[in-house]
Amino acid sequence: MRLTQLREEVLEANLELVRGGLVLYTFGNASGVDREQGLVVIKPSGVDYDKLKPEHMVVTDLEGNIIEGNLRPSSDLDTHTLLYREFGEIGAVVHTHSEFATSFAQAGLPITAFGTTHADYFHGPVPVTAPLSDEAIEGQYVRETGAAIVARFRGEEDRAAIDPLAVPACLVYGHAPFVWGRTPHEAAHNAVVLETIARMAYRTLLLEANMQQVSQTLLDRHYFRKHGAKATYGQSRKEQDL
Ligand SMILES: O=C(CO)[C@@H](O)[C@H](O)COP(=O)(O)O
Repeated sequence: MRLTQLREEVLEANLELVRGGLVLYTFGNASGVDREQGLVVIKPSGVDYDKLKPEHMVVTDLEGNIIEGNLRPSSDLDTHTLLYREFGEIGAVVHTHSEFATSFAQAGLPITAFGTTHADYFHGPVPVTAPLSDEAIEGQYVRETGAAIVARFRGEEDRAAIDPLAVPACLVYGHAPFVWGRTPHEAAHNAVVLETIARMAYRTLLLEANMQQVSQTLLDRHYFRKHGAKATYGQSRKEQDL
């Protein structure tokens, strides 16, 4: 696939997340991969969606080395590239903090297939990863997030393996969903559907909420990576000028 087309498709998938009401401000990101060239196209980090253009997309190799682009790639790049390396048949990855899917991720609950809307898209429950260890959070956190997803699908820790093509989504414990597809359009579409089936599942269940705050380590890791250790309240170091 030509890179120009992939840039446009990735931009369009990011905008679909906005249209679907899945992202707030600059939360979330979408990427696509050109398997022939071994190149990933991903949204830049912290840029308002209404300013995004195809030329703003960042191109990296499958290890996350920047090949083209002047802006920083999404802070979730290493999760995307790990999923491309490990799940050889997927063509696009989407990450959102959509409210209902994220509520399940925060509660540490998989989304049970309660009905046919779910079954139309996901051949079984949408799984949730194991919590990341403090060591993983303090280390290569973004890559470890991808590793936790892969471990869940490989059936490690005595859990059944899952085919990533049959269930194209995973909830990352205490964080949010990652969703994939063959194309950027399909991945964004799956993310919109995931949020719909999460909302339906929430309403089907009397959800037992996990009332505990995320670990201090995880709280710190997220807050400080966005704001910097000495940032003033309300200032984000992630905003980028175009
Ligand atoms: O997971 C998170 C934040 O917790 C991310 O979704 C970011 O909010 C998106 O960042 P960029 O893609 O703009 O770097």
